[in-house]
Amino acid sequence: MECITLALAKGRTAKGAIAILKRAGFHFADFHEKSRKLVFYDTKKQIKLIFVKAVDVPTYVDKGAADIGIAGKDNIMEAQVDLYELLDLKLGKCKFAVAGLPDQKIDHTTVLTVASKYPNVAEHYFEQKGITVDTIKLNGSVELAPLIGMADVIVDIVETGNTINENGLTIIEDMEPISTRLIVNKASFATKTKEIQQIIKKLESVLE
Ligand SMILES: Nc1ncnc2c1ncn2[C@@H]1O[C@H](COP(=O)(O)OP(=O)(O)OP(=O)(O)O)[C@@H](O)[C@H]1O
Ligand SMILES: O=P(O)(O)OC[C@H]1O[C@H](OP(=O)(O)OP(=O)(O)O)[C@H](O)[C@@H]1O
Repeated sequence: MECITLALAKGRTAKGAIAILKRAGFHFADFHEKSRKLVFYDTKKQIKLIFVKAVDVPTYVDKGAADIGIAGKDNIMEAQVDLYELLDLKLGKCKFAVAGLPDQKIDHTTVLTVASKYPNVAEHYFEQKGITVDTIKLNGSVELAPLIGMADVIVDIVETGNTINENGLTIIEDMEPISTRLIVNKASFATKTKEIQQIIKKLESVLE
């Protein structure tokens, strides 16, 4: 059987994903969160795991540098790539939302300034509603933008709601639920069907 390359998102969902892989029979003995290593093999050498920045996982899979990937739906949507999304690992559960100061209105008459780590998602969302937006791409601390008058609203992830609450913002619109997904390169699925299907089957058997 051919070894399958899996791009795994670093960050808060990595530990949970490694635990699911272990339950499914893929044990990465030398993986630990503090390691600086970026390539790991499971003990049976069925999976070569490459440990990459969460936002880059869809790119590795799209380019075929990885056959499969484990990434947040947020980063998959933002990447705008043509992949198969075959499993929901139900980790990293949160949602996309539009948030702003409590008196902020969203209407069709003015151009809305939107700050986001996800400019493509934000633009697509407002375009579908027929609202013209100016998008400002930020890389973090997005909640600051409406507070200091740099943007009218933000499009960001909300989990507990603590970050928006502690900064005096409120959810204006819920957009969609986010969780960690298994994605597959289309060409890899055609050429390594058996290996990929076997991994999916084993993962499925340990997910509720
Ligand atoms: N507050 C959150 N609650 C739950 N899941 C989250 C939350 N923030 C992000 N996630 C999910 O976890 C994934 C990884 O997020 P994480 O913050 O670890 O990486 P990141 O956004 O790339 O940050 P960094 O650049 O600091 O590594 C995200 O793509 C998203 O799907
Ligand atoms: O609803 P909450 O539970 O507060 O979680 C939401 C926060 O988590 C993420 O930020 P992250 O922690 O990745 O920090 P960042 O600002 O550096 O992106 C997200 O961008 C929100 O700011």
